Amino acid sequence: MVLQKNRIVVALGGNALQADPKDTRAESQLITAKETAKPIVDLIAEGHEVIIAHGNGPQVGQLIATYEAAAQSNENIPVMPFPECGAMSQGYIGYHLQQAIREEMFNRGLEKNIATIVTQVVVDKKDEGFQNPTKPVGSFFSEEEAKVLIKEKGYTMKEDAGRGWRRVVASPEPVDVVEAPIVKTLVEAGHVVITVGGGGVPVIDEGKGILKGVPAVIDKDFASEKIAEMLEADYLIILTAVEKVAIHFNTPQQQELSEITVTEAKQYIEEGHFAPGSMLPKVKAAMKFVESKAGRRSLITSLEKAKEGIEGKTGTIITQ
Ligand SMILES: Nc1ncnc2c1ncn2[C@@H]1O[C@H](COP(=O)(O)OP(=O)(O)O)[C@@H](O)[C@H]1O
Ligand SMILES: NC(=O)OP(=O)(O)O
Repeated sequence: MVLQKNRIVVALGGNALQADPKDTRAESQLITAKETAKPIVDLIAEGHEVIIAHGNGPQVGQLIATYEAAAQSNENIPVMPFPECGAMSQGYIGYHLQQAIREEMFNRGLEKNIATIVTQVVVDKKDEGFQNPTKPVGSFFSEEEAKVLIKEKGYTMKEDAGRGWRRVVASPEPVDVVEAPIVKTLVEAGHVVITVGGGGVPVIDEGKGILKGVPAVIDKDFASEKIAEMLEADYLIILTAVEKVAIHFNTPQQQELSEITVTEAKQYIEEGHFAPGSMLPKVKAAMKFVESKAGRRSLITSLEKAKEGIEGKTGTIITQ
């Protein structure tokens, strides 16, 4: 299948920014971003309008941990609040993606501008996500290390899809993307835009123009879906570490899925095939986008297979 020129929202997962979760150095992130730029620029080179979203779980967790450690060692250093750390992570990651994609476009003779929009996403202050923290952030720990952090820092920690223990924070659903009109203007003017980084900085709309940042991390797959709807995108592509979504994941019965309908996806969700906090939000976001308007398509695949995925050769396509 060859795509027409489409408006595509690409949601980048953690592996697009950190090849090795244990290597959190900025210079390593920039090297990884340069690899990530290649499949993205493939899409741009084919004439698609590309809007890039990305996660920030490890980065925002590391920022918070760094400020907490600094504050513990020096009482004059205040702990940076969560929304501010979210905004910092957007700038930090956006800066790397801008550099990497700009360089890759230059190498291919593409004359386009790229910019990151610090993006605020409105959430409902009554969202039940605030009562039940689910979003993994920061580094992975052993169970023993996690028990120490729970006791000493009061963190809520959970096991994350067989990969280790992580801190979890509230993850409310996105209601509105404040800067969406600006993103749309830039996209329609032919620019490449990075937006809703880390799911957007979560804010409560208090009226009279006042937006109040709240301590939470919006799932970037849901925020990507929301901006994809608001931009009237044709395609939502969620790029992660696996080539295809699977049922009976990580068991001898594992079966990879190439194409699923929304009805089938709902059935698999009911049967508990997709891990909350990792694959479940991706499948739910993909379904929501497909259901939002006839003709819209979602694809979940790996970063490495992105090009083959949009050519219909691999990945998991979600259809109505
Ligand atoms: N049913 C499933 N099929 C495929 N992968 C799954 C499934 N359930 C959980 N996973 C895990 O979810 C991971 C993707 O989630 P995550 O790492 O949180 O995403 P992101 O790429 O956005 O950082 C996969 O790499 C895989 O380890
Ligand atoms: N905000 C967010 O969803 O980040 P990750 O994708 O890194 O978990």
